[in-house]
Amino acid sequence: MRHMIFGESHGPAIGVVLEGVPAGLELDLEAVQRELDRRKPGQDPTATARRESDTVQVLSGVFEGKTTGAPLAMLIRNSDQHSQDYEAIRYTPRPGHGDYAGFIKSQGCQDYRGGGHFSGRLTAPLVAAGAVAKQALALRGVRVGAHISSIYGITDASLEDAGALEAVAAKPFPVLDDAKGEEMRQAILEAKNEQDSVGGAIECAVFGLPAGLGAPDFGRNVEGIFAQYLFAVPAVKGVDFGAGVAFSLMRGSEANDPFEVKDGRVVTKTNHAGGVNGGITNGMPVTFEVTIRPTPSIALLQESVDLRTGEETEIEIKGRHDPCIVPRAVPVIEAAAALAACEVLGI
Ligand SMILES: Cc1cc2nc3c(=O)[nH]c(=O)nc-3n(C[C@H](O)[C@H](O)[C@H](O)COP(=O)(O)O)c2cc1C
Ligand SMILES: C=C(O[C@@H]1CC(C(=O)O)=C[C@@H](OP(=O)(O)O)[C@H]1O)C(=O)O
Repeated sequence: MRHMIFGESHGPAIGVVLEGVPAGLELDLEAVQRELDRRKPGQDPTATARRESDTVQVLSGVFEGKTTGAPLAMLIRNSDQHSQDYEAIRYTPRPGHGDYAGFIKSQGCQDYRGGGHFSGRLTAPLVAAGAVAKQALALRGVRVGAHISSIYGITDASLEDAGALEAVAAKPFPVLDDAKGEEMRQAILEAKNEQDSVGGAIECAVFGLPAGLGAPDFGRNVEGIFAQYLFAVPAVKGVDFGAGVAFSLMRGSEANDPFEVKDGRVVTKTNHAGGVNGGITNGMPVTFEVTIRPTPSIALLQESVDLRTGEETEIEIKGRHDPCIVPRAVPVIEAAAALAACEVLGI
């Protein structure tokens, strides 16, 4: 299943075209909308105040409730753009955002309003695509779930089983431990109050992938496939599998996952490898943690350069920004993981 996301944050609409969706899938459009509702802006003081309904419309690829196998196109209209907020910074790129790199790549022709095609808004169609992927995966017994694992050093409880993630998906603030979630919310509001932002991390797991998928080689390596989808999510700056960076503090005797037989199946007692050995799935859940940077657009005065004159200058960013991207990125990471899992399975 391949996908192509189109649109700009302040254009008329954004959307996605999915190619290679298996024919005959009974598409649950309400489930697609529920995923979009988990991500949509304007729902909490810890998120951007921009209000969008993020109502999805299927334009093609579905007939009489079932996928046809033809390209499946989904559209989401934009309605609450404040483009004026971006006039003053048109030629003075925001530190940390895609403005300068985008200006150079597009030779100054990019849609600068609201970050254009670089905006986190473009993760709405990604979530829609991921929701279709999740439905295709469910038919193969594969499930994807995620939670906020940390925000600005405050950590959630660790993930023990697949069931816990279903409850998390229904929460407005997707953590396992709600008391920790409240501490995280306070840290976000404190940063916002100080005209600043914070980052954090998301832990994600894919349950039900059979052992033996993938290859050690470039292009077919399971970790590589997942990483490619995950790094395409704006603000993702790190991806690590299983114990990840904690491996650097372990000995082999702690890091290795001992084998055992459970219900006639070879499994491992621990899952430090994150379900992948040698680039191939080993039948344990594929687990990884994604690091999300603090939101680039902060209200504090920042240093920039006027690209018309080449002179150094200072900018003050107006507008409505997420003081922390992590909570709204949870369904986005699940969507990217679902699309990656489809590729691993050859869907
Ligand atoms: C769900 C989501 C919401 C985001 N909201 C904002 C925002 O309000 N303001 C902002 O400056 N960046 C926001 N971002 C991050 C920028 O889009 C991102 O940092 C920018 O495109 C540069 O990409 P990079 O961080 O991957 O280098 C958001 C990202 C996501 C995934
Ligand atoms: C609109 C969304 O998030 C936007 C992501 C974003 C950015 O720079 O990434 C900047 C802000 O855009 P604007 O200035 O137009 O309000 C956020 O509100 C969304 O996620 O749907």
